[in-house]
Amino acid sequence: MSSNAPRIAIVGVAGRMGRNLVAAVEQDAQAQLAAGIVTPGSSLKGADIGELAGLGRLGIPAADSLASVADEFDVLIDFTMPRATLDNLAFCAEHGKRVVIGTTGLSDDELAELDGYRDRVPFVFAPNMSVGVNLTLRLLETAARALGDEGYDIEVIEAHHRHKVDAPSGTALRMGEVVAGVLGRSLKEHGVFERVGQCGPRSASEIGFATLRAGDIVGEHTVLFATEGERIEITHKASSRMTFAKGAVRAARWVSERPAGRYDMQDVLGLTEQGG
Ligand SMILES: NC(=O)C1=CN([C@@H]2O[C@H](COP(=O)(O)OP(=O)(O)OC[C@H]3O[C@@H](n4cnc5c(N)ncnc54)[C@H](OP(=O)(O)O)[C@@H]3O)[C@@H](O)[C@H]2O)C=CC1
Ligand SMILES: O=C(O)C1=N[C@H](C(=O)O)C[C@H](O)C1
Repeated sequence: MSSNAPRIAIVGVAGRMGRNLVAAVEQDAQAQLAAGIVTPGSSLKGADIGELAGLGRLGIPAADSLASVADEFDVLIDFTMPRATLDNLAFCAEHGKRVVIGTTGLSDDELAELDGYRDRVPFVFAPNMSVGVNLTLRLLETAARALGDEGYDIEVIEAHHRHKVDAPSGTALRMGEVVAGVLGRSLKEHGVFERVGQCGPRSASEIGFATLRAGDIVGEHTVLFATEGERIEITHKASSRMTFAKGAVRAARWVSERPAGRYDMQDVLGLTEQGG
């Protein structure tokens, strides 16, 4: 392991992403697994986080508060729930830590609260940490620029596992925002999140969202550009959560050397400098 490998703590370590994050940090020679945190009061407190992840014993017992491991880590990776994430960000701002946030489903108020930390703590916040989705966001900009004003209807379709609690997915919303941004539209005005009953024909400028929840689907997103005579579908399909986990560890290494600021996965991957 490299001597300057950041020490990483994972909150929500017993969750679907938490277990994959343990594996991803363990696989990365330039990152050091330092701590894992479960929900306060959880019966999993004290369980070995390697065993929780199915990797065998690592000798790191799960803590149930950030305060109890405050001296043990440099970067926190957080894929939990909005309120927990914001509380953890406040803790990290106070204690000079860096943070990678994958949590989705934040309300407008919660997003504003999160943004309030941009001058106080270095953090990466992205609804999807996979390289493929972040490249797809760039492809969507190109497609929207070419097609958006040419009579193509735009719809975003996403599918996830039965346990997912927020909808549409953070990735679907980001895809919609990217397309809307290129076209000078906003999701507040043009996003259509429900069609039921006599809802009338679609308007030319709306951006529709459709959500599927079923079985063990890891995460699938399609943006559809359709007009009379043809349609284009830009699709990303994740088949393993390790793609998100590896991206998050890459983001943790990257943010460990950055000044205070709110960063996106596009910054981590160097996709922002390529211009529009
Ligand atoms: N950005 C990205 O690339 C990706 C983002 N996500 C997002 O990550 C989030 C988590 O997804 P997923 O792993 O599937 O969900 P899970 O429900 O499997 O995991 C969430 C974990 O967070 C724990 N948790 C909740 N509150 C706290 C707290 N206060 N302190 C410590 N732990 C807490 C939960 O514990 P308990 O069960 O005890 O409540 C649970 O173990 C979602 O918002 C999802 O959309 C998911 C995949 C990729
Ligand atoms: O909850 C999930 O599982 C996922 N959530 C993220 C989202 O909401 O976009 C990313 C990924 O698609 C998996």
